[in-house]
Amino acid sequence: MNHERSHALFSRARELIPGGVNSPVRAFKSVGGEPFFAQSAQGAYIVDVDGNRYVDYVGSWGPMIAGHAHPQVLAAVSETMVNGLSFGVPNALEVTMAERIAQIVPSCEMVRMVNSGTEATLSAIRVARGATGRTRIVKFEGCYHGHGDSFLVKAGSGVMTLGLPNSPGVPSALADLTSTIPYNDFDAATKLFDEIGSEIAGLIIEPIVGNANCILPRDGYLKHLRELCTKHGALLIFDEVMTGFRVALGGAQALYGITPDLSTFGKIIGGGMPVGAYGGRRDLMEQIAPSGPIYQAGTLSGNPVAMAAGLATLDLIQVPGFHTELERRTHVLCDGLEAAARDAGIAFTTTRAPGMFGLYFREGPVETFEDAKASDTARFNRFFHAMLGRGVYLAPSAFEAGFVSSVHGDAEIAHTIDAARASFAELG
Ligand SMILES: Cc1ncc(COP(=O)(O)O)c(C=O)c1O
Ligand SMILES: N[C@H](C=O)CCC(=O)O
Repeated sequence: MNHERSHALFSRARELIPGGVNSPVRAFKSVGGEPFFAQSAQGAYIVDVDGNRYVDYVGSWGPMIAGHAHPQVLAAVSETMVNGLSFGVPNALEVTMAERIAQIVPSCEMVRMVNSGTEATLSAIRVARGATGRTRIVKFEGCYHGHGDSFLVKAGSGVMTLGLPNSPGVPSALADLTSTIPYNDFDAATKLFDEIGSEIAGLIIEPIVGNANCILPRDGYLKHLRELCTKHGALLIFDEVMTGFRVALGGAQALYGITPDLSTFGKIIGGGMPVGAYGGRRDLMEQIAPSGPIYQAGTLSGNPVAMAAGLATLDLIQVPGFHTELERRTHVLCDGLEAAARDAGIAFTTTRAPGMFGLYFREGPVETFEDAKASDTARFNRFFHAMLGRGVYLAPSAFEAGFVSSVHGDAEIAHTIDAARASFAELG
């Protein structure tokens, strides 16, 4: 494959943009080599500036659940943008969005729109602290909640990929207020709450971890956390920026039947436009300014074009059977990859939730962050490039989940499995 134009752009980018990218995981640092620069994307495919076409399992890191450049989403954006790009006063679409989120996710009795997942999680823990009068936050090793100071403690995603689990620039006085425990460890959670439960404002979790590859909760684990939070008066915050509207229409909380106090969203509800949201119990959300004293604001929040793209995407995924079909496709893909690896004698396993998956170069099961870290990442990196060379774009890190969309059809999945068969054979 020729990557001349991407290479030239990357050289220019590195002169002025740190690392040549505007978000670290895009830099291909852990897999090696250089990123390709996008020219366009349509359906399940992304095309680079050199004309190479890839089946895309990154999907802009989650928003493109109905495929790239879906005509209905583009039409909604076009119709909306001609009326103006931003108003700085309320608009009807943000009300419709709040109504839609509240209808789909019943735990969200009220909703506030923001501009990114990071803003949503930052705001949610501010509410947790403000409402409880407590300062401590609990998070899980390998979970990523955006780049807010309180979250860059033993975090996943690019932080983990680049080996920077605790970022310089985060004051220790603040980082010390974040306690981390291992995901899926019942006893560690109980012990921590027994020790400092009365100081904990909120526990934030990716209910399915998508930023340490893809790790599913053990039976009863989320219920256990719900009970601990209730017992100790701490708020349970589900970070559904990735899982929301994906693993089920109502997100992981619907899939597992757990009611969090607060939830955070992003990605899908912007349909590819910058967006975030947080919502939850009315008595908590009423404490946000101007209803209450907890301050949070945003010049572009509730942006009409982003709302239009998000609502059009929600229209597409609210079709009955959408998530069942997404789940079926995810299984076909993962079963096919596992079979190809088995035939090649490669130690390999997958984890899956509807519309998302993890790939591991090790035997299963994978249930903890330690299990995920035990994957042979050097092998993953070689596999990544072998697949890219065959026109399949996987997440450029062994610690990121992959995403399946509704337009990853039989042809794309068959091509991916064929590519994997050839790539596994090359790994030896
Ligand atoms: C679970 C989760 N929370 C929060 C974030 C932060 O979202 P954003 O990148 O939009 O700030 C992300 C992704 O980056 C995420 O996957
Ligand atoms: N894992 C991150 C979000 O889900 C990847 C997006 C980014 O940080 O650029």
